[in-house]
Amino acid sequence: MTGSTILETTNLNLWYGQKHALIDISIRIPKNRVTALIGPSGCGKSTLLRCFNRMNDLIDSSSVTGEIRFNGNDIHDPRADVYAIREKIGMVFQKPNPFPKSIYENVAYGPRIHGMREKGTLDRIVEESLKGAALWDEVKDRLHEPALSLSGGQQQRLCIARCLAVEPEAILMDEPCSALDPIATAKIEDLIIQIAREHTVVIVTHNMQQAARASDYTGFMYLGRLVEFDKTTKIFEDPGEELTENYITGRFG
Ligand SMILES: Nc1ncnc2c1ncn2[C@@H]1O[C@H](COP(=O)(O)OP(=O)(O)OP(=O)(O)O)[C@@H](O)[C@H]1O
Repeated sequence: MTGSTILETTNLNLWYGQKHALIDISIRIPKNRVTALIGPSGCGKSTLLRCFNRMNDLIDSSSVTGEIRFNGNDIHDPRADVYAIREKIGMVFQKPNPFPKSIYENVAYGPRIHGMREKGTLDRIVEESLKGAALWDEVKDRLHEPALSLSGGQQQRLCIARCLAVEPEAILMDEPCSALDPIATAKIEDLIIQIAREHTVVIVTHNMQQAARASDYTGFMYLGRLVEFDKTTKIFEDPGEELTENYITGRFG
């Protein structure tokens, strides 16, 4: 694989209580590319995604063995700052979840909690982040209106702008289009490709056309294992494993 690796797991295992949800996963996520995680329901896609910024820490029953490195550093090192990790590795969820605040305040929230008070700088960050999320033109005249007055697709782009405002290196997206119509979905897919010029994107999707259209690399998971990981074109045109081929040709799933 060419290019550098930003996130890497080695023999990663995760349990929810007795349930062995991730089994010996070793994967290298390339920097500034889009990686899609696909596979049937319950195979562990979201669990793997949440491992990358330690969101599974929030689930009491979960325990992990193996290693996860971000830019070469072990994210489970006792000296690692989990809040800094989640800032550098942002997350966008299935259902848009803007705060019940104005459009402006949603984007300014992150920089503000880092002590940014200067209005001119905040205004600039808000504008750049909304432009980065392809939302600026639609909201520039209504920045102080409630975020919840936006459409679902706009709310999802606002959540992406909120991530961008704290200058992440990577953004994890867990089925970000599943609640959206096809037009809003197409906008988010275009945006994902655009964002990946300067950020790493890892996206969980049930939609194989979406993985094929928007990602550079694809990992196929099955029953907690990573069956195959390769360039998206390879996975879809010439998969190395029969299981992958059966899944992408719709023989099960
Ligand atoms: N908080 C939890 N507690 C216990 N088990 C869980 C928890 N979250 C997920 N699991 C189990 O872990 C396994 C993997 O779940 P995960 O949500 O990662 O799969 P997925 O591939 O993302 O599924 P889907 O495509 O349906 O969202 C499943 O068997 C699921 O039931």
